[in-house]
Amino acid sequence: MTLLQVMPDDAPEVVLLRTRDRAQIADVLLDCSVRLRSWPVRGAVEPGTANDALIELYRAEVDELCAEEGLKVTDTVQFHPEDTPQWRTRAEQARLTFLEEHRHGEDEVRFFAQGTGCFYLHVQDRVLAVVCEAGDLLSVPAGTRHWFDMGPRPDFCAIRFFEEEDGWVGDFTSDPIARSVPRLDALLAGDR
Ligand SMILES: CSCCC(=O)/C(O)=C/O
Ligand SMILES: [Fe+2]
Ligand code: NI
Repeated sequence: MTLLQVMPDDAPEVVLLRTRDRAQIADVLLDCSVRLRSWPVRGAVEPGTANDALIELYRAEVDELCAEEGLKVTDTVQFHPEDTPQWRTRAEQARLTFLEEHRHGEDEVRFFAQGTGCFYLHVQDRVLAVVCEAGDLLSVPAGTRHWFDMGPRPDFCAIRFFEEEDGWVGDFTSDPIARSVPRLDALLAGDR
């Protein structure tokens, strides 16, 4: 289930809010101009599924969203865990790519078709950690400071939407904040 945990940016060990109530999560995010919507999930994405085939599964929703919001480019990010050293190295490198605070010149729009990943949104003096699950469509406004953790064993398939070919390029803030905020595995361990 989707999870939201809110922390002060200067004391991330303090939990201001932790909820799995979807309506509450959507409301809190909307106060920050972040939209959380749901799409129906169209079954398991098997390892080896081509990127085009994944997008095709959600063709109706993808086309509608692109037409409504002026999004022109789509791609996918897929991680299906494997127990090989090569896979673990690739996963570690991919995880590091998104683990530093950055912002984009356009909205960050991501749909989770499968698995789990956490977006950390740094809005004013708080960090909102949004653990996304299959069916979640998250839209983060351009300019929002954020980072993403796919966890130590990445297992997710996401569709990404862009206005421009280079919409994914990040402007890194060089704020080390991401290093002091609980990562995805620690956030989920809070359930135990
Ligand atoms: C969930 S897709 C991978 C993360 C990503 O695309 C991004 O831009 C993180 O900031
Ligand atoms: Fe991003
Ligand atoms: Ni980003």
